Amino acid sequence: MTLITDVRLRRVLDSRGNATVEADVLTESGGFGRGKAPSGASTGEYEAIELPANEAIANAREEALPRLIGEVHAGNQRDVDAALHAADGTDDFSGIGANSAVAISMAAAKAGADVLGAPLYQHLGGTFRGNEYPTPLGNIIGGGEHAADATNIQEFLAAPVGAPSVEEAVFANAAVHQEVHDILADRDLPAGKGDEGAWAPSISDDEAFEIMDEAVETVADDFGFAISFGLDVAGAELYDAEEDGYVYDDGVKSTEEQIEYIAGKVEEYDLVYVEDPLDENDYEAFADLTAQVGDQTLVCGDDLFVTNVERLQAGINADAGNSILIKPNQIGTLTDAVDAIELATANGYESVVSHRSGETEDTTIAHLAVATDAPFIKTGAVGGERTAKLNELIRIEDNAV
Ligand SMILES: C=C(OP(=O)(O)O)C(=O)O
Ligand SMILES: [Mg+2]
Repeated sequence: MTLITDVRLRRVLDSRGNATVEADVLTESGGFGRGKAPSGASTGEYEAIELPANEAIANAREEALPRLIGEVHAGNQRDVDAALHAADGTDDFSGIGANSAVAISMAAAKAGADVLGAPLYQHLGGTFRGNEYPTPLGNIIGGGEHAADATNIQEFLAAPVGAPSVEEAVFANAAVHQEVHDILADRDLPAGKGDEGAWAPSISDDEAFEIMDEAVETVADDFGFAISFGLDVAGAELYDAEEDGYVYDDGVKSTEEQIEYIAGKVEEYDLVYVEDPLDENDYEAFADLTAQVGDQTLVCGDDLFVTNVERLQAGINADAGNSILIKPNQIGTLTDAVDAIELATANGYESVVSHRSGETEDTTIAHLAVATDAPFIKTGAVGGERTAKLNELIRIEDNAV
């Protein structure tokens, strides 16, 4: 019934106005699924390769479609993703493009769910998946590679850890976003938005810490539950090998100083989450920071692990971090992403399923987070391509998908 009978690929727009890959998968019994690839700006050195959309589409049509159509069942996700790897023939998806691969992988999963008449999260996670929902991390203030002339730290993220429901958590993050707008206005600080909808004022990182602290406290009082905050430092973007340090507007920090700086901020602001505090090649520094603050906060590897089981295993062996960011397009297929989550869970690492800075209205990551019982999902706070996922989470919680 789920035998794939057609795969159609096309170029569509992403949230930055760039071309991305959309895939439709059709099955023998009329099942249909559609997936769209997101795209990063602060990409990790070890990510799977995104090709220009036209090239990715042409290569996938030539190499992947003959291995899928009439050959593979959309309901067997591991078979779909193995066919994509075989069609690609490289270890980084540079043959057909990770963008074609992930779009097809997600479209096939949705086609499989469609045939079953089940929501995607249930197809991926099974009926015994548990009853937990992820806490959304909402990007509120940001800079780095996502906005010019703003903070050095890429993302200041609201974390409504005390929210009684996904719905309350989503609205709390939106309220923090609004509160920060009001604080910026009071301080006469004009601010546009960065790629993910976070405010991108021209302020120092220290001022952003203060504003976040004030905003989450105000909204926590209004909503009546705890709201903390966290960071995506995107350390690999700050690290300069020639300087042998982390380059901030107010000077360069050595690796030791960077560890001390982040550990100090974890203490000062009770940060619950710190992503990529250090360079993507520095397992040792990650391990040092984790030894210092890993019992009080999540130290998460994004560019460090790139959703890759080999890099995660190296991190586990080195005690580097205690959490992994999961971005399906960083590795190319849902199977690879789920393998990374399973390895993480088996070793006590928390998984944080994540969007990219360039996004679409695709909602697969909301279903993936619920299917795998991920404790957190990072998918912005406002903006159509972000609210697509947040609103889908609300619907999932409400049994309305
Ligand atoms: C979402 C992120 O940004 P990008 O998609 O640009 O890598 C991130 O770094 O976590
Ligand atoms: Mg990151």
